[in-house]
Amino acid sequence: MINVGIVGSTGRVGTLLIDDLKKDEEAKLAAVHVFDKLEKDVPEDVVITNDMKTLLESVDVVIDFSAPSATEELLTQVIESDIKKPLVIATTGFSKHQQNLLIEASKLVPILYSTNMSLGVAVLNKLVSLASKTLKDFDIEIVEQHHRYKVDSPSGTALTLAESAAKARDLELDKVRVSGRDGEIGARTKDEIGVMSLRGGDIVGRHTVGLYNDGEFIELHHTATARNTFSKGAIRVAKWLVGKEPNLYSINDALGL
Ligand SMILES: NC(=O)C1=CN([C@@H]2O[C@H](COP(=O)(O)OP(=O)(O)OC[C@H]3O[C@@H](n4cnc5c(N)ncnc54)[C@H](OP(=O)(O)O)[C@@H]3O)[C@@H](O)[C@H]2O)C=CC1
Ligand SMILES: O=C(O)C1=N[C@H](C(=O)O)C[C@H](O)C1
Repeated sequence: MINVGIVGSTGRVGTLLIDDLKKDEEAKLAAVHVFDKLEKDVPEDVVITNDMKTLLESVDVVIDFSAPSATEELLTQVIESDIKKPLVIATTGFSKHQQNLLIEASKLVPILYSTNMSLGVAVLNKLVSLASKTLKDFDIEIVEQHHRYKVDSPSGTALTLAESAAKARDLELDKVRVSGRDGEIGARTKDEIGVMSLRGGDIVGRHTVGLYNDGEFIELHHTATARNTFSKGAIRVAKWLVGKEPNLYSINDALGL
């Protein structure tokens, strides 16, 4: 049995992770990090703590769906203490500093970082690379739609998809990304990659990558219809990660894509 710890255990995905782990035959909930208070029932032997070090000590692997500041605390603990455990990081919206911490920590422990834990988006990323490379004259525009409570924009997934598109065309995303258009901004430039966000209602997550040319266009859509797609995906990759060497792994590594 793999003992799993959760960071973000009171959140929308964290609570689903608790439910999914109750039913899993190979992994079980061993510890939860709580920022404030855990309302949900967990088995009696589960460690409930607000201390990242205690969390790490109690588990074989940590799954993190929280907030950038919480992930930063987790990564700092891994870097500074002698407790080295594998981490599955799913939180989005990191600063450059937080991205660097992730890289530093992955030299010490195995880390799988993915902005989207669904199999469908992993395949979508592959399709986007292929289409961006092959259809080199097509304009690329990405639209992401999420529920009204999402705090970061654009979504981590949209940024990952945009990275795949930019990389396939040997472009630097930071130089070509446009995430808003308003007023007399002039005609679209050839290389720009639009990444736009819509927020509303209870949309779990929808990403559309469009490639547009004169006379034809392609739109690739992925829609997550249930949030436990992400919690189940994270448990699947956590099982894969245990026992791996320190490195920064992608979801493609775990899924063999
Ligand atoms: N990679 C993927 O597949 C997916 C990634 N995500 C990402 O996961 C993250 C969480 O999403 P979601 O569950 O919807 O968000 P929620 O806002 O519902 O949950 C956030 C969780 O993080 C906790 N938290 C916030 N700040 C801190 C802190 N400083 N220290 C400790 N804990 C903290 C919250 O605790 P409290 O309740 O006490 O505030 C809560 O448990 C987001 O970044 C989201 O983009 C989401 C879905 C899929
Ligand atoms: O906050 C969410 O809900 C989601 N966040 C992730 C992201 O930012 O890409 C993944 C998913 O789309 C849901």
